[in-house]
Amino acid sequence: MTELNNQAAGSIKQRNHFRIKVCGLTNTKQVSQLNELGVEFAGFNFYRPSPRYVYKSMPSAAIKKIRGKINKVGIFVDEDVDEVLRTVDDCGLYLVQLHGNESPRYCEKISNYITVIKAFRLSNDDNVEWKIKDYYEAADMFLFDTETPSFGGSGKKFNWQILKGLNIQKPFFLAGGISPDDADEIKKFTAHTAAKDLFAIDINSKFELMPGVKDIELIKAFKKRLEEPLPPGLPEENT
Ligand SMILES: O=C(O)c1ccccc1NCC(=O)[C@H](O)[C@H](O)COP(=O)(O)O
Repeated sequence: MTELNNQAAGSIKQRNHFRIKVCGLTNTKQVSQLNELGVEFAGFNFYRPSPRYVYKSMPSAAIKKIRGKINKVGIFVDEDVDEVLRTVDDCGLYLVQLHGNESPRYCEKISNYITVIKAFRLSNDDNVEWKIKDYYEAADMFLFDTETPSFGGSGKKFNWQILKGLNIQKPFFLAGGISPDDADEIKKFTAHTAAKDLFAIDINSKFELMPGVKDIELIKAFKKRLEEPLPPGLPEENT
């Protein structure tokens, strides 16, 4: 795995800090605002049908020029391998997130060059262990999102219950319809077995003014809320 900016070792639970990935950015100013806020990951979407398709408003040179501690993640859906690697070079990406139905072999090809986050889109009755079992060698990190026809960015949650008791043994991003109101649920999630591998929280459409345009103040407030202890009366959960 390539070296990431700003990443101390350890799970969220050990460090009592929630890394955040903001996905679907489409302008430079917002990326630098998030960098200033201490957000660790900026997601750029290279899937043409997405309403957050980054090349509509930012050319590769603008993405490449972005500086700061924020890690640039490219989101791809069943894209040609050479095209992914060309985009990585053109835009100076640090990680790629494979959000389609990419095979382990496909992920391996990309992970020879760059850190790979393999996204799994989950339905409420999915057997997660079965879905991920062939990807341990092929991907550096996992991301758990909600199954929808649009592949991602749906604003829909999956049932976190299917994850809570699992020993994932791979750093993962938690995604899918996470909203400003979810801060306490996320903190409660950290009491469960799976949380030892929870690496970062992925936020997107629930923090938007319109597709691709984020509400920075809302993100700021959410980040602050995540750092605060659970209010009294909200029991810590356990698996
Ligand atoms: O955001 C999109 O438009 C998108 C489209 C196709 C594939 C992936 C996409 N986004 C990937 C992400 O990492 C999103 O943050 C994730 O799907 C969660 O989005 P949301 O449910 O809106 O919080």
